[in-house]
Amino acid sequence: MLRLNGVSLQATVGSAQLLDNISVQINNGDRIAIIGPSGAGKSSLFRLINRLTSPSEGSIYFEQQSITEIPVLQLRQRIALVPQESKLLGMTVQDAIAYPLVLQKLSTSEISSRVTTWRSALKIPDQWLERNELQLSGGQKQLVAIARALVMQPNLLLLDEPTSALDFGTANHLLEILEQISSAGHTTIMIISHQLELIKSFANRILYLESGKLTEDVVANAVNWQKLQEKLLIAETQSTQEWS
Ligand SMILES: Nc1ncnc2c1ncn2[C@@H]1O[C@H](COP(=O)(O)OP(=O)(O)OP(=O)(O)O)[C@@H](O)[C@H]1O
Repeated sequence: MLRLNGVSLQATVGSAQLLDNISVQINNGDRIAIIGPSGAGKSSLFRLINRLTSPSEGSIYFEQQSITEIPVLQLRQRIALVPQESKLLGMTVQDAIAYPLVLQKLSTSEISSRVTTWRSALKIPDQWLERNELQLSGGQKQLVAIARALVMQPNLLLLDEPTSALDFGTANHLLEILEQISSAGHTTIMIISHQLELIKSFANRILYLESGKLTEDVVANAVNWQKLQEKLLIAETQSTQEWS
């Protein structure tokens, strides 16, 4: 469904290579966890796939078509990105969740039905609906941003640390819902996460990024999670030292 051929990304400021010659194929129904230390290039990879930025080298194909040939709004309906820090653009929760469907000019009844379905799946309570983002916690905002992506029923869902601000119970519930969507065959899911304990029962495949390079692409069953956790800890300590 998604293919990256030798994709590199040059920094817009300075000369750093943020992503270096990445080639990978994502298959329909994959549940991919993208792991790697801070600054490895994980979010940059998502921005490339969603066309928020363009590769300095290489090409990206989505369902056999170069993503540059797909009108950008259409692409972002089929590939929905939930970034780490989502904004509700001054809207109430109710309006924010409905907004992508309003842009698609769907009927009022279809919009209302999809909003209700996903709101209830994610257990977003009625009391939040008239609030704006200043009246929500970080985790609540994260959940609303995920609902806003799910109502689009995208083919590919890119979630950048979706559980980082959620409590354990809510994070587990979210992963259950994502697993159901994935099992129903509707949506391929890629999740960036530092929380290996949470992600290990969800993912079927692990991509490990380090210094802009894809250094591992393994099926989840074959992963030694303890070793992976240790490797991540060492890499994170190193990257913190480089910054200090
Ligand atoms: N446009 C840009 N110009 C220059 N440097 C950039 C640009 N965008 C990101 N960077 C740098 O690129 C590197 C990769 O950033 P990115 O956000 O992709 O990392 P990440 O793996 O998602 O990190 P984290 O886990 O902390 O979110 C970082 O060092 C970041 O500071």
